[in-house]
Amino acid sequence: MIRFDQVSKRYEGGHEALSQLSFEVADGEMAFVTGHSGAGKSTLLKLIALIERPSHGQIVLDGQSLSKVRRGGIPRLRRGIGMVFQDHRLLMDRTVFANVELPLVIGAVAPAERARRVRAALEKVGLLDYERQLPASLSAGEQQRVGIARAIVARPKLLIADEPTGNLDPQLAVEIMGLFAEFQQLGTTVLVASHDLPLIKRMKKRVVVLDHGRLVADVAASEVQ
Ligand SMILES: Nc1ncnc2c1ncn2[C@@H]1O[C@H](COP(=O)(O)OP(=O)(O)OP(=O)(O)O)[C@@H](O)[C@H]1O
Repeated sequence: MIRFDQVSKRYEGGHEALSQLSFEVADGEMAFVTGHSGAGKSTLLKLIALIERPSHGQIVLDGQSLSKVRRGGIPRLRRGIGMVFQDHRLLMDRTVFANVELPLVIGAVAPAERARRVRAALEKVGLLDYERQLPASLSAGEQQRVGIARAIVARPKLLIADEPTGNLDPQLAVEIMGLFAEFQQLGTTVLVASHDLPLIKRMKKRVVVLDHGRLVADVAASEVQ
């Protein structure tokens, strides 16, 4: 699903955020990317979503070389990727329903189908009864779950998450990571950037470790202890 081939990224005026990074994530796999602050985790995810472009190397996503995707093709590419952020980025003046519906509106899905899919997504994250509420009336964990429902509502093949549990207490963090594992079981490929090592170890999934932009370890799920 994802292949990085000797990928480097140097921000303008900055040092190298990623250096000659090569790895693959298989279809339907779930993996964590971890490492110290500034190791390059967010940069790696941004390259996948074409929020940033690599300075060198190749990224292939679901058989498509990202270097061939022009600016006009980016929205289409992003529709195939569900993205979850640390600060959920919900629209605070819209209901939970409207927030989750947004990717389907952008994707021009018919209204009746939208409603069906929004409710299915809210049900998966356990928030079916909250659809008429505004995000501000929900707890931090619930808000993050709305963000996850929004990410999966268009049934992306790939789900990427950048520190999705960064603002949550440990119990809620475990629940959120459990949700990601459930989506993997439903066939979605999942890549999560996190610096929460105890939580990562608990999940028993593959772990890719970055250090100053370099891949320094790649631990298979079966080897995580
Ligand atoms: N837009 C940018 N312009 C310049 N430098 C950047 C930019 N974004 C990130 N960097 C630098 O690239 C390096 C990698 O940053 P990145 O955000 O990918 O790391 P991270 O592992 O996600 O860190 P954190 O856990 O703190 O979010 C850092 O040195 C950072 O300062």
